[in-house]
Amino acid sequence: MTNSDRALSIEANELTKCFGSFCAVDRLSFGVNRGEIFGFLGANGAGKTTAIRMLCGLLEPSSGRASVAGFDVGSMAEKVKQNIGYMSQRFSLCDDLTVRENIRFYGGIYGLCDRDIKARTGEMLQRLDLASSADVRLGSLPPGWKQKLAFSVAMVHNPEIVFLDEPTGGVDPVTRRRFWELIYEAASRDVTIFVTTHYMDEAEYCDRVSIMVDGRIAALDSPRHLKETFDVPSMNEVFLRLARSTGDEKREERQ
Ligand SMILES: Nc1ncnc2c1ncn2[C@@H]1O[C@H](COP(=O)(O)OP(=O)(O)OP(=O)(O)O)[C@@H](O)[C@H]1O
Repeated sequence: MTNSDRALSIEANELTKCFGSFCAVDRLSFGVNRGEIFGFLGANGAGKTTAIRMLCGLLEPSSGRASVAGFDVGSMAEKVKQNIGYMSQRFSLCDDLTVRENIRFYGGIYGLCDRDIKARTGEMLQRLDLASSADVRLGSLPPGWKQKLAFSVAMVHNPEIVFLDEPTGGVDPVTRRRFWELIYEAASRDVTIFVTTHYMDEAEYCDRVSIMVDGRIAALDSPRHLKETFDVPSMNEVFLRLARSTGDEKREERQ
């Protein structure tokens, strides 16, 4: 089997990160299929960022292992970084550069040669309908356009998988819905999408969703099955059930 024939983009096996005696991520085991839209949810402090940092090759696991795009995150972290895209609300594009300059800049960071950058720039401007704004300073464009571009730039090097860390924070629902059309379009080209969000309507759009509670995966399934299992009408209620049950357990432990 060649690397490109793999069915799974992410395989985590007992992946763990402890800071001193505190385990922020506690033996995570799960797989993400090629071309799947996988939602990674959890309350603040549940351990999502720590897990993502390990999966992106930025933080060494304390124990366990994970492979991303076919590369081990512990021993082949550089290969992992070359084969993933990453977009977050915090780490975004440069407002002072034009649209074209942003694509060129990030193409360079992702290691593309000039010829590939030029080809990808043309494709991207056309696909995003941004050709007439190519030489406009990014700062003067509406937030929805910037977000579209940030997502495409995260995939400028054609990665197998893209990590989206709360990509739609601070934008209105219509813009968010449009952004999800881009996500579906990328997934239809077999790009794997790993997305964290605090918006429960977005959790409904994912193929499968995992919910982290206190460093562990408390539930993982399609939104439909999760709602059936918990016998509730929305992902918001699934989320509240899990968060509430651990809160209750903690209160019982303290008593
Ligand atoms: N470098 C560190 N040293 C010690 N504790 C840490 C470190 N990084 C994270 N933690 C702790 O690990 C836990 C999980 O943090 P993490 O940032 O992964 O959560 P999160 O689910 O991403 O939360 P948020 O949604 O708020 O970003 C938290 O209790 C946090 O304080």
